[in-house]
Amino acid sequence: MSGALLRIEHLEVRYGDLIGVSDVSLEVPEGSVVALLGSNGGGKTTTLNAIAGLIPVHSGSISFRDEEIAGQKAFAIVRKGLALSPEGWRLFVQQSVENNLMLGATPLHDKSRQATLLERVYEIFPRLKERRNQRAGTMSGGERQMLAVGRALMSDPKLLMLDEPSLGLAPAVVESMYETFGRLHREGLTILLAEQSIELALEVSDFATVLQVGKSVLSGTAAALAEDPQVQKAYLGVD
Ligand SMILES: Nc1ncnc2c1ncn2[C@@H]1O[C@H](COP(=O)(O)OP(=O)(O)OP(=O)(O)O)[C@@H](O)[C@H]1O
Repeated sequence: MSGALLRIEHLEVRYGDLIGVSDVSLEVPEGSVVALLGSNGGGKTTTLNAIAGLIPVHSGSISFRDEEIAGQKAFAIVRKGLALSPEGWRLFVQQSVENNLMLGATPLHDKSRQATLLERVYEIFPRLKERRNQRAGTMSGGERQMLAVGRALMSDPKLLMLDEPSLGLAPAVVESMYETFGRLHREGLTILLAEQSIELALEVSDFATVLQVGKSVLSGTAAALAEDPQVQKAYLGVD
């Protein structure tokens, strides 16, 4: 197939005897923004963590740039160009902002690029530059979200996965965060975005996949899904 940077087929992930996701398929075309939608517990985080190699894949296929990556280590997956900004940020709260960013660059083959990447992250998020020596644990929610995204960008990804980047943030902060995602996309980054805020996600995405209890149940263009009566009724509060 063509054009898909990332393709997931019939992904199943288990937590011991419990099913995390049972049958997720989706595609992320190169250069697109794809939204992964669904309510709490639908399987968005499980799917992103499995793609990133943070939890094992029970069955199914995850291919990135036409290479099977299911079962590979997280470090190796980042090296291939796939980075995750996780839900809850997972920062090293006792470490400085800059140390957290530099940790994101650990998988880079070419260490001489670290300084350029750091300057780019500081240009995208000037607030992080101002607070470069501050401990991450003293930052606000919005700043921690910037830091999580900045850390992911330090590995110079081709595809950036964002897990619930609006969660717990004030509307103005969310708006500015999404403006930044728009800029990153215009500059060539492909984005897979897990969001509970479906209206927001559909606004910025080209395509979307809806998960329900661990299964992908609907996929299509964001415009078509926004008009889909099932989506409108279940998620957008339209009768
Ligand atoms: N560590 C875990 N151990 C056992 N079950 C888990 C674990 N993490 C997630 N699950 C289960 O896997 C399913 C999918 O959860 P997941 O967190 O991926 O959904 P989600 O769509 O990301 O929801 P949320 O928005 O709450 O993060 C749920 O049934 C959840 O209870």
